[in-house]
Amino acid sequence: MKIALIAHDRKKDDLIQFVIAYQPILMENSLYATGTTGQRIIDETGLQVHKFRSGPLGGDQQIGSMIAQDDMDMIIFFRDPLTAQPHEPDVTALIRLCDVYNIPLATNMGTAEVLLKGLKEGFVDWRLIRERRG
Ligand SMILES: O=C(CO)COP(=O)(O)O
Repeated sequence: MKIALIAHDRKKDDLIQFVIAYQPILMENSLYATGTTGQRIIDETGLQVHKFRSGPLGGDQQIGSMIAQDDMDMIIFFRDPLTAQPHEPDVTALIRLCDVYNIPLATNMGTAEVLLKGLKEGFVDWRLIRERRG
């Protein structure tokens, strides 16, 4: 499965803790991230992560592009709901595309735990067996 990990600045510490806690599940999958988030995951966990551009420089849109190509299976995006983001339209667009393509999306740690436990139990296996859209 392809999983994207994204966190706004004030949520990055939480995401790192989350990634450490769920490393056994995450390491069995292909990980993608926006630039700064990805670098922190690499530095602090040693996991392999494909890094896109930083979020404000287009990283959210690059991940959105993968969703639109049916090439991304899950998004874990620890949003900061209390801080205005210069690239808020990109954030909204990414979340919207998850809804367009029915991609499992967690925007906080509580939901992210449920998603990864569900992934381990096979609840997301439909992503592997579905017909690829052209
Ligand atoms: O801004 C972000 C998501 O909207 C995250 O980007 P960075 O991981 O580059 O900080």
